[in-house]
Amino acid sequence: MELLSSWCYDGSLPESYVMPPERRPGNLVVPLEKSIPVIDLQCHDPKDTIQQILKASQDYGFFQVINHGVSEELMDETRNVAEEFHAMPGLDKERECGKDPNGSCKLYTSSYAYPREDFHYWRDAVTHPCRPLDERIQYWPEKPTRYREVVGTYSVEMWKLSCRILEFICEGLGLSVDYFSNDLTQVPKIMINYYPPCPAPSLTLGLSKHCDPTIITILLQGQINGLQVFKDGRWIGVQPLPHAFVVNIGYLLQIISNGKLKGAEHRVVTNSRYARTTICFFVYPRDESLIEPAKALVNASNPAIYKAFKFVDFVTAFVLNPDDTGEAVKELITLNP
Ligand SMILES: O=C(O)CCC(=O)C(=O)O
Ligand SMILES: [Fe+2]
Repeated sequence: MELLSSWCYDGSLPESYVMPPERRPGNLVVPLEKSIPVIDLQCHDPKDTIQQILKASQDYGFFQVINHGVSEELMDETRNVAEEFHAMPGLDKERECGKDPNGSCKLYTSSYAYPREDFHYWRDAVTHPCRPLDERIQYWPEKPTRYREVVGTYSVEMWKLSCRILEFICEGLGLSVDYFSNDLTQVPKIMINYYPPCPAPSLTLGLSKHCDPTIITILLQGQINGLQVFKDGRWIGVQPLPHAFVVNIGYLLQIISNGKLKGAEHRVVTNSRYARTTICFFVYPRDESLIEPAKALVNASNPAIYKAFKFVDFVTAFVLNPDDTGEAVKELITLNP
């Protein structure tokens, strides 16, 4: 399977990228004005910050953070290195992603399920774990030359930011602040997405409607529109704000919060003029972690609405059918009546 970036500039949209009419993005111009909440993390009243995060996580499952403490210089450098990576020749990218015999660094096009897909998505991606950094970094790309240094520093900052946001969420939900300081968050991964300019944006997608199979996701989306959130039956664009991060609640946190927080559905649309490079920090549990509604949130008047399961079984079910309507996932998490 050839990377999209190796042929996409020839100006055609192959049939295999054309979505059936009911799944096409259709109207690409979605409202940005009623967009998702922007939360200032430097605000001096932590109670207020917690309330804003909780409300956004309930209403949208999405929010943006500003004044988050990560330097703008590091954010810019990381985006530059990410763009340089995807601009390398395909063979170089394959070589740079093939350093771990166990395949922990993955390079793919469309989704990880390319051979099984009915149609393909307009993106390439590279992903790798990033903790503990000193064990993982030896398998990361060494080209572009500053990749390891910059992405390594970035992943440490993302780890700190994710812990901080999860502490706010714990306080808001009424969980102990260290609820996530364990196996639930120990396997974070970086993913660098590349969506080249697309000859026919109304016929295809960069990523289909999905809910991340994570605890939370922190996204650096840059200046180009493309990310949309599904709320109350319609799509809302996530407005690019300079040096903000987009945070979204993952499917697993929806379950742990017993449905109080929303693992929001989202998708990516393409555009015909600009390439879009985005960097995700996915907070994942260890395979053997048990995912279940937090005991502190469940009682006689608020019974658990999800079953307990191992994360690895969730991944297996998710891979079978990644749309959040996936029957295999529903069967795994739904309590028997
Ligand atoms: O690139 C984006 O804007 C979002 C990417 C995303 O949703 C994902 O990789 O799960
Ligand atoms: Fe996502």
